[in-house]
Amino acid sequence: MFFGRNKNSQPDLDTVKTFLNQFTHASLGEDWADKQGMVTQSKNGELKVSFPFAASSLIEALEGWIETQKSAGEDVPTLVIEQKVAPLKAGEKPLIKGVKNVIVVSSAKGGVGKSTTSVNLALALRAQGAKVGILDADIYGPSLPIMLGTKGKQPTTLDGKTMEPVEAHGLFSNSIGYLVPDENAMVWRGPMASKAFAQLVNETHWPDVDYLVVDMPPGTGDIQLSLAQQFPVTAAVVVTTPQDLALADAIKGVAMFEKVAVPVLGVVENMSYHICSQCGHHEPIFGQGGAVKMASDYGLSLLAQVPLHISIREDIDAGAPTVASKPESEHAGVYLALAEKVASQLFWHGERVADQISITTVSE
Ligand SMILES: Nc1ncnc2c1ncn2[C@@H]1O[C@H](COP(=O)(O)OP(=O)(O)OP(=O)(O)O)[C@@H](O)[C@H]1O
Repeated sequence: MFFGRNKNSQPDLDTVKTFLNQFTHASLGEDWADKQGMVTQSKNGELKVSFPFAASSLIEALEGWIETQKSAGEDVPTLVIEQKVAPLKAGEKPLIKGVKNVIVVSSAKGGVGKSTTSVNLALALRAQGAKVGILDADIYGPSLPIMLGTKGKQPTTLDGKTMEPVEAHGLFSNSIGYLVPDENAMVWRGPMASKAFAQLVNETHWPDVDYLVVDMPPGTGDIQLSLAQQFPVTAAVVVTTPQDLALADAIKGVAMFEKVAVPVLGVVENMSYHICSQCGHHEPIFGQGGAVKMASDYGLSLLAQVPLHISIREDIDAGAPTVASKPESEHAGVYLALAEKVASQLFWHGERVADQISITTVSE
């Protein structure tokens, strides 16, 4: 491609965009470079590609492609490539102070691996270059302190009003589990649970995180509905397992979010197949194809099929989740790909708001 140079020896922006549009990637739509703000040129001629979502893998792929083009003799101009996560609209609700986007992770029933998925998704978003918070909204059975290896820690306060999140593996976390002993959390009634949750959201000093991943309590009842309504959710991810019954339940989970006008990004099928820790063989012990069919029947995106693997359980039970402790493993790769999909689809399905952090108070 001929990069025309103007009188300042700078290439023409439209030509650069046309060139970049030849690069295709699952995280990008067609003619992506033409989208507002993606490729810009400053007054001094500097060309910048700015991805508005967590995009480390994408940036690596783009840089590789540019190198290939150069080796093939293209006179590619110098490009600065960066990511700057954009805050997106969450219905009509103002954003939570210090949080750009809220992703809730939910499941229609307990024990399907919702918390395991939340933690590894949060870590994978971080690995994709984002600043990430995680909130344990599972007020009846908070598991985050064990999963992050932070049991016994407590949030501190700097201003006497807000809690500083507990940092672990590069994530900023808060959980009712840090604040009350397990036995007390179990007996909370609906309004108390809602109030505790509102406090966790409002009174945590989130340090301008790009994404706040919220691990919801399992189920599709009033509590879950009221939590989903209480705060500005950008989108939801529904976790299920491959058995027919679980899939039928997952539909209920999707319907719940529809009731409160929260967009559902898609479904994660957890324990999709078994990876043998001895030989690496993949075995679909709960059957195959159910989640794919469900997703296509209901027009949902199947975001990931996470294997059942002994080290996913061992790692998280030991407070060192797989994405943090074995980032090179095959199963960590599944979470990294999930994060890539979640971040890009969130952006492409969303609507940007001005890059300012406003204050909201979650109703009790
Ligand atoms: N893909 C997986 N491979 C192996 N073990 C898993 C996997 N996903 C979850 N587990 C294990 O299954 C158990 C239940 O997972 P988890 O606590 O994440 O479920 P949950 O849906 O959040 O449960 P709850 O309803 O209690 O909130 C945990 O011991 C976890 O380590």
